[in-house]
Amino acid sequence: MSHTDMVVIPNTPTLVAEENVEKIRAAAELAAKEAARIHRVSLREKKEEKKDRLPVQGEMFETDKGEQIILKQKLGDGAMGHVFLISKDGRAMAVKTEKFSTGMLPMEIKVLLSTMREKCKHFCRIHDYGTIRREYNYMIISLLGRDLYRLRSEMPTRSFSISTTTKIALETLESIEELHSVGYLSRDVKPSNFAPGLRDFKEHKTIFMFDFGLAKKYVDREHRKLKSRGEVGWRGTVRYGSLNAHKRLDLGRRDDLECWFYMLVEMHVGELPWRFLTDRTAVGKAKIHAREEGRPNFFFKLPQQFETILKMIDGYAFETRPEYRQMKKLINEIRVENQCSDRIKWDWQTDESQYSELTEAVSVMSDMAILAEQGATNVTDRNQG
Ligand SMILES: Nc1ncnc2c1ncn2[C@@H]1O[C@H](COP(=O)(O)OP(=O)(O)OP(=O)(O)O)[C@@H](O)[C@H]1O
Repeated sequence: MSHTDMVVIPNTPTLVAEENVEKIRAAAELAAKEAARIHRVSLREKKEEKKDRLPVQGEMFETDKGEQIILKQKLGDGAMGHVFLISKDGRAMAVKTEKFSTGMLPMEIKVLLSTMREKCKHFCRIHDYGTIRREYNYMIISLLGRDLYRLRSEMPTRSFSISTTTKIALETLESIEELHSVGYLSRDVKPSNFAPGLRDFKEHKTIFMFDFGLAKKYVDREHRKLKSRGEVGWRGTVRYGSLNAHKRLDLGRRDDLECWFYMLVEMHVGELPWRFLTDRTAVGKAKIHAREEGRPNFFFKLPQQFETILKMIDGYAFETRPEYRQMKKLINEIRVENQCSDRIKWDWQTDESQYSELTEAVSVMSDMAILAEQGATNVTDRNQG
């Protein structure tokens, strides 16, 4: 067939082939675009990962409201972030920071917003919170004094008098009751998570609870108690953890009180029998021993009401509402028996007239020393909540 004879029919094999080439080219272009997009996303993610960081002392950041905050002195180093001293609206405050990816602060913020809504007495006011350029999260809270672990460690005897111990017992029990009343468990009750307020703000007679990184709601939206989830993994700090925590069981209100109890024994006696143990299983065994053969020794320096309190706590089931009021009564009984004055004077308090605790807010005891002594907060499986 001559050239002139050729009939051009649409969709001849030649044309179909050309169409295919077009399709293939378009698909290749699309694939290349997609690969470039994925590459850009992963580059951005890598960049963001790099940006994920903790702020440092001296740094300044701007809040969403356009307020400039300078991170002055570092007040503490937690397992998850740093706490700095700042000045806001002419008042000294604390700002807790964590890396953007850590994600523990949102829970702390929720807890503090709840306690503030219910006008709870033993919790910091939350003044602001936010995220800086996906690098770190922050929350601005009221400034407290040195925590109870530091204060006890700085006592010559490394212990508190019966008057200070029982007053702390009443204040901290009230704070735990308040936390439970807004529907949360702490799951990390320990001396380094409590601190007195500052005299400069007329809050020095109140003990505040802080650090809600491990907090968990124990009621649902309708305020119905959640059922135990059985074995869920270790939560808390080894030294103060409850027997149930050692069994890796789901924790309830009773467990916060068991931690509180160990904390009080340590404060008054100056030490716990398992102070030198770090192995979690060995510490668990020592806690059982203190209730059995070791009982006389464990309670030797303590008023008999302590035995009653531990018996009450040990008798509670997961859902039991602890008898806060009955425990307060027992502690007040100790105060009467020991003629403790109603006028609070903490063991750490020096001459009131010339003492400003603001300048004392930073401890001489390093955070590393505290972590080494009592063990850091330990979560084995954060995903399980
Ligand atoms: N409001 C505050 N005022 C003064 N100091 C504070 C305040 N909040 C925290 N700190 C200090 O910062 C330290 C670390 O704070 P926090 O315990 O909240 O952090 P964390 O990372 O959760 O620590 P942890 O290792 O105990 O889990 C505290 O031990 C305390 O010394």
